[in-house]
Amino acid sequence: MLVAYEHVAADAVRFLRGHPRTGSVIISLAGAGILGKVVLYFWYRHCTNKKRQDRRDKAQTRTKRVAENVAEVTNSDLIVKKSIKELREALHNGKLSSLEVLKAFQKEALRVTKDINCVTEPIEDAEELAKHLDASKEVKRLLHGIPVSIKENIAIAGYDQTAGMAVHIGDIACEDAVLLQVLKDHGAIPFMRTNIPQTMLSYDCTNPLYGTTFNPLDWSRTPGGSSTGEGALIGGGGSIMGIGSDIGGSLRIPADFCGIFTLKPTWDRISRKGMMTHSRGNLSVRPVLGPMARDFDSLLLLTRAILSPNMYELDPLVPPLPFDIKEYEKTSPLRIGFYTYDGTFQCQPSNVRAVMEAKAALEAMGHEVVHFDFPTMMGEGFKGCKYYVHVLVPDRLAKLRKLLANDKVSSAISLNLKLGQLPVWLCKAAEFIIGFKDQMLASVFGAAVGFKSVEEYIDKVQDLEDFRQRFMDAWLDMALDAVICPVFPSPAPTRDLVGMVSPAGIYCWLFNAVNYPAGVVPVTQVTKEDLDKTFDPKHFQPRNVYEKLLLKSTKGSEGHSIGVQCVALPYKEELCLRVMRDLTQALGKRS
Ligand SMILES: CCCCCCCC/C=C\CCCCCCCC(=O)NCC(=O)O
Repeated sequence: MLVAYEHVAADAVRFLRGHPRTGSVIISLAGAGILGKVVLYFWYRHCTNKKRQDRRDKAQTRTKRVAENVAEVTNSDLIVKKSIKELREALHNGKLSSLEVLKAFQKEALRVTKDINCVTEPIEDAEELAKHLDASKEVKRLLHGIPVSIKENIAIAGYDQTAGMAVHIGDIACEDAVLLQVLKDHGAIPFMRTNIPQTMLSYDCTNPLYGTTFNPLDWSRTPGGSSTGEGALIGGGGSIMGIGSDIGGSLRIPADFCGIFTLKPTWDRISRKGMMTHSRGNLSVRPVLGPMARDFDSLLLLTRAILSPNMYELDPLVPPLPFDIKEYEKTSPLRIGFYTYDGTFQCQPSNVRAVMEAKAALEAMGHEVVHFDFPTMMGEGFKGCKYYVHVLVPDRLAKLRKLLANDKVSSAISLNLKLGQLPVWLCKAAEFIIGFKDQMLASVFGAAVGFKSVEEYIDKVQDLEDFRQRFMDAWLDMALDAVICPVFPSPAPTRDLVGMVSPAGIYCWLFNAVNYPAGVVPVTQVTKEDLDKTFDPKHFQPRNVYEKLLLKSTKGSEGHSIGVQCVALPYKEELCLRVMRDLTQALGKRS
């Protein structure tokens, strides 16, 4: 092979010597080509920077306008501190107008975002909507006059959805997402757009367009992702409720890390029309939109409004299953499974305690809570990671790399993008060799290999289908109504480490992989005793690189919020909410 190249090179040199003028033309063309590429590179960079700056300027103009408009508001803290029940009463009996409530929340949201950068921009027609509601004589609806914040990837007519990527700047939506139309039909006022990590495949939130979002409870810790701005704005008190999305924990992890409530629904229970995602063509694991809220009552109200018949009229692909209030209101005792270990990551003492406290609280409410020993997942924890991530990124993130070709790439996703560029043989070798010492890390390499044929891809999706069936069988064998379990194995990691520990999202991935509704209830806070145990090798010993990194980042997490997941069978969102209601009530956390 090398000999052949040597011949070609020698022939080329001989040719150039014999034809000096042709030679100089070829060399000039090659030089011009290289120069052209360099010029183009800098030109693209300049254009992309300008595009970003123009977009930021537009967002700032919108923010400035609203800030000026609410500068005179003086009673905002009185309004934003009202419970959802009090707020609705005041709006219904006319003690507060929709415009007053909107202005109070605009002011509060702008105050919160000044510190933690969770809002990308205000939504301009919010005031018009509020004035229209105040002037109308119509019967007050479920969300009459309630401001709702919206994740940046959800279509709003006249706005672009970028996921922090320059390539999408200026892709203006012509109409609102169906979910937004449903909320507006209920009298809600979408008022702020919230920040997301670049590409949305990350549990930290930073992008070159709108910058970094911080956790309102502790600025050094990640607020979670990818519905980061929602979690941070609601957790920081700047919004009562909002809409996010989830394909691998993006509703649940920010809810857990910011101390709020959420419900990830079954795939098609809520319309996805108008949701921007790079996983749209992937039918094996699908993203969903879902509600997030500062307390249980607000979450319930928002979910009831979403699951209403006008959603099926606007999007007939959604099965016509309106909110079943009778199912939700039932009080009969349930049989609930629990676990604190899924065979992959060990949970730290604070996260184990959260589940055990939730168990005790549910038992106090009369439910039977039994250990859910799901042999399929226990034996297959690491494969579970492969099933999920492997089919989530069948193209080894090639599409995203293309879309980011002329963009600045945020640190939180660059590691995964690079992983997808390693030669397949190297990933397979790494999986094999590292597997002797650290199965979790090995499984990440195993999931990053893509597929060499369509048959292989179909086989993997089939494996996932089989896994779903085994999981369902284990659940049904134990005659469970619901399950409670950890959201994450540790408190929110610090921002410097979160990009390296994304496989710890596996406690959430499971319910994307099997497609069960899963909610989050904040249960407790990290105590000094938890930390003493966590750093005492007699109680807790990290077993792999991820557990070591998580342990490192747990230092100083005292007081941080820890939630649990409440899970029900597919399409049983009402039952899931019932468990969340009883848990919240038992913990005394109802608004
Ligand atoms: C090609 C190589 C990639 C392999 C990377 C394997 C290890 C990294 C682990 C996890 C990556 C997946 C994280 C999933 C984040 C999902 C966040 C989410 O739910 N987003 C919502 C949305 O997209 O709407």
